[in-house]
Amino acid sequence: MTPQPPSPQPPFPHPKIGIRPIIDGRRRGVRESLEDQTMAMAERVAALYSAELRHPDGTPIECVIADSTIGRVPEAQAAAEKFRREGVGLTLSVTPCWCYGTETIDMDRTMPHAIWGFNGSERPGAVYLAAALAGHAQLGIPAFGIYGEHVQDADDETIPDAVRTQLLDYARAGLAVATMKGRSYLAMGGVSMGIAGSVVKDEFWSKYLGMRNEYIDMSEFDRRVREGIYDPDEYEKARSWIRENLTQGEDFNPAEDQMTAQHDDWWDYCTKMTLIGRDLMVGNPRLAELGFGEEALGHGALASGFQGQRQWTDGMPNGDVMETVLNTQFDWNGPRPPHIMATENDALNGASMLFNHLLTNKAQLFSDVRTYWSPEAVERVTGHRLEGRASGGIIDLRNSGSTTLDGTFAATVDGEPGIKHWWDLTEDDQAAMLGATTFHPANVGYFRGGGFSTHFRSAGEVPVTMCRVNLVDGLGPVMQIAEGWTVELPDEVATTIEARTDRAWPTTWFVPNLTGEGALTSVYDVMNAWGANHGAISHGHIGAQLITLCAMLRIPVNMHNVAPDQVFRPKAWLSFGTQDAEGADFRACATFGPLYG
Ligand SMILES: C[C@H](O)[C@@H](O)[C@@H](O)C(=O)CO
Ligand SMILES: [Mn+2]
Repeated sequence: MTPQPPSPQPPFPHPKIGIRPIIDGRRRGVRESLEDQTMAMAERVAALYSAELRHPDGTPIECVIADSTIGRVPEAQAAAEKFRREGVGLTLSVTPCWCYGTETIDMDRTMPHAIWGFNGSERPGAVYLAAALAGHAQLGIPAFGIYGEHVQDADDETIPDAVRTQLLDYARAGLAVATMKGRSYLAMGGVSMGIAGSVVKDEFWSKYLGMRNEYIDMSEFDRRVREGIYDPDEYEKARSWIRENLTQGEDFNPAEDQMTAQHDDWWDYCTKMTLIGRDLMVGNPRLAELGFGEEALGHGALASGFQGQRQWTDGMPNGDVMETVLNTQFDWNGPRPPHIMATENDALNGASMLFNHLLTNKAQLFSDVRTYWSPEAVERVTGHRLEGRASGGIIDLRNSGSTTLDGTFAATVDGEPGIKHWWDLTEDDQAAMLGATTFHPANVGYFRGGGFSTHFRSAGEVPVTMCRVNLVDGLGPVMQIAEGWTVELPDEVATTIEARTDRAWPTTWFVPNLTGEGALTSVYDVMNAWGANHGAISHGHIGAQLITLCAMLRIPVNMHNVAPDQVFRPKAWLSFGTQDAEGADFRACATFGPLYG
């Protein structure tokens, strides 16, 4: 077959942050006296963003500062045109002084906006902040307001800590919004076992996230295996790495059901599925050189889901090795960004994983919110009385076979178990994660076609955040969030509990932080209130950042355990009620509607 021209890889330029220095337009003294201070504010924030923030692939964030300070409408228009040319996906306006609100605010309805009004008294920046945000509210373009608590002198060039936090949290969430725009969710297969989240609702992805939905039939995997539509050289490298590094554990199936003779073929097939799954998501120029120009393009997917069950897994090796390796931050080529892939094509859990990933640039766990274990039940079944952080009960997070190896928390972050950014992973981190994991022949009762499932026990005492986007008819998407901690159980207790479900699957014992109110009154209440069978689990307590992102996307939050003073939403939300933040969130999201709706 004659080699085809290399397929053009879709251009996915990273979104940039536009910075708008706003100034009092009065010349003959006022404006001139403020030019340096105003532009210096913009430059300081640009330096902060470039130093602190990265895209998921590790490249630093790029800021675009308007060519001039913005004092009148034409200067605002010129800035908007420059930002359009430069690929700006969110903007931040900064000012130390009074300016003319509706003449200078950013009017773009399709991207996030924030304004930092310097708390100074010589040329009051805060009063512009209030005026401009009033304009945003009246126009239905909600914007975030950032205002330091203590008055600063005009020549004070520091960024107060609380202002710094809000500047960074706004930017992280805004970059997530901008990164999702135009990319796709790739459904590999259809609805898995009637799981509602597997019913891909394109209006959610399109109107709320600005993303498109792509679909392939699972038979595409088998076609590509049969026709050799993968890189044979990389396959050999991947096969060797997988054989050497992925430890096969005990076959828990009854002896008469064990298919030992097929294990070798399963490893080879699962390795090919992993290469193919990645190529389907993000493409692979090597395929064009091999004569597969169309397949080389991929589907521009920022996230995907693999149906697996049933049909495919009834006759073919399951997708657990593929899902595990792709969601992990390293493979045979070394450390790399994770490829977000949802089990059972649960697209809503995939979206939840994607939100977490874009806010943290880290791998995410996909878990079933499998079982609530009361202290009484654990004692009855195992004889062990839960204690310490687990004394109120635990939630067994256990996907039906796969999850990122980063979920072992075997990498140490500042000496503590956790998930590192992929660009910080060491050989030792990778070895520790691999060493903590065993791959077991899949439960043939569930997975008649075989394959392997991933087992490890997550390290305890790790701060984590579980979230989930749910869809409700007439309401739309709604987000629930539970920050908490992982715990460890004595080995025999853990084994007894695991054996009640499946010892081949990954174990993460989760204890949510309780507030004593509503769905966060008890651990049982969290389980009882969870909106679906899956959750997306991130390292760290990122609930506040998720709340900010959801407000940008107009997705209300029906449950969270973030301290009220950490909640950062657009100023206009306060106009929907200052005594009832949860209700105000719902009312604001309903009023403004989806960002791309
Ligand atoms: C093996 C079983 O079908 C599991 O996959 C099932 O319990 C689920 O994970 C449902 O989300
Ligand atoms: Mn599941």
